[in-house]
Amino acid sequence: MAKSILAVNAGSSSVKITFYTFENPPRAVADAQVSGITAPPASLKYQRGDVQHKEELKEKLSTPQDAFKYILQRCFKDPELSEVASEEDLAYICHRVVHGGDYTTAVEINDETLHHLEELEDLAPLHNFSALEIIRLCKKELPSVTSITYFDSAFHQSLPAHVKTYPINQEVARANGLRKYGFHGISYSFILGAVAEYLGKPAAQTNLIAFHIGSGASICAIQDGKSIDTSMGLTPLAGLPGATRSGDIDPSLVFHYTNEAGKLSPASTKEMHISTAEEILNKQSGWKALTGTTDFAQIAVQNPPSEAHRLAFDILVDRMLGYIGSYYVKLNGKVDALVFAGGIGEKSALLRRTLSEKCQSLGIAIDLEANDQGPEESQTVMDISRDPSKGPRVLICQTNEQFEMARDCARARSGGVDLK
Ligand SMILES: Nc1ncnc2c1ncn2[C@@H]1O[C@H](COP(=O)(O)OP(=O)(O)O)[C@@H](O)[C@H]1O
Ligand SMILES: CC(=O)OP(=O)(O)O
Ligand SMILES: [Mg+2]
Repeated sequence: MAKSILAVNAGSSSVKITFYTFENPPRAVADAQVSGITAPPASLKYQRGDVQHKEELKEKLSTPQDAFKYILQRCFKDPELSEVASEEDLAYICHRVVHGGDYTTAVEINDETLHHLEELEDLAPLHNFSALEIIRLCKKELPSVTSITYFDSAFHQSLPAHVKTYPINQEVARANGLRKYGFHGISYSFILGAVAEYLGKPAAQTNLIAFHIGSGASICAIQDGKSIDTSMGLTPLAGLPGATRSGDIDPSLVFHYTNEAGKLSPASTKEMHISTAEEILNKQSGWKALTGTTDFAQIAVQNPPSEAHRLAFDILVDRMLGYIGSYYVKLNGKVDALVFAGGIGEKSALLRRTLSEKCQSLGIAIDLEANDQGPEESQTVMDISRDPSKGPRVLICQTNEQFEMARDCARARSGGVDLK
């Protein structure tokens, strides 16, 4: 039987896995997602062909590693999914790893690359730990399958020096790798390809302001197909607020918040060390701190249940507007489209409408009915602009990080061609 590619996307609140045929381009065979890991009970969405199934999970899945183990077993045991029943059916596993340090391309996991990634874990313990746990698990439980890691940061290697450099002592910066890396790059790469195709333009001539707004939220300015600025920084904490992240704050704030800021957080484990400051700003802030929920669907409503919900919404809108203004100017007003992606960007009509109304001065206007309707399940790009001749288009792109990885894997691996 032909072998498959398994693509794994461990996000901060969800784990999404998709099995693909190993052909170029790959075709999705089955897709399983556990979401709401940070807002139990977690829920499962499972799709095989035309069959879709959703359920609330009774199992306690509080980490991405547990969620991965659970969904992999469910897929292997599904008698209807005969294509993937065990390790023997897999050719490659593609893993999304958020922080890739100086890696500019995908890498195959071996002892040396795994060791290097483990060293990077110190720079991004909150974001790389789970992905590396999943990689270690695959190495142990599925030893014959080659694992390949794809990095969120790789897309942003084009950031100019004046954007990626922090104005601090440069010797210290170089010695510790302290610079802007930027994240959500696998998603931005998918968005760029899909939108360029939709617009009928070469990606290398496409200019976008793209939003990936999910539990973690970021914005990217893309000029001639390259990232020229993005809102996340050394870690995914910088920039926009998220489900449990503060986003940008005055860096001094944390020392006024607690005098334990530099101490090891009680959430640290033997394998993962994080400071109290990192724990507070990454895990105890954002919507959760303001409203008590990490579910933006409860916040982005016309009549919010409390003033705190309204404030959380207004804060996100305000911070996004700041970046839109800045990136519009950086792109010299030459913007093909504003693109909404990520769980919130794709699903919240209210967020899209509010931002579009506030960007009228840029010639932006949307079709309210199309915006409310949103894209069909199978529609990758949906145009919700009212009159594209007056300003940038407004698009919704259902991003697909698993497909982006599997496509690259299939392209690079079919016909004996090595990884690019
Ligand atoms: N209808 C909706 N309106 C607004 N937000 C939504 C809606 N449905 C889901 N979301 C939000 O999408 C977010 C998850 O986005 P996603 O990109 O899948 O997250 P992750 O960061 O885990 O990859 C959650 O905060 C969820 O509340
Ligand atoms: C980089 C990042 O924040 O990822 P996610 O949104 O999947 O948590
Ligand atoms: Mg995500």
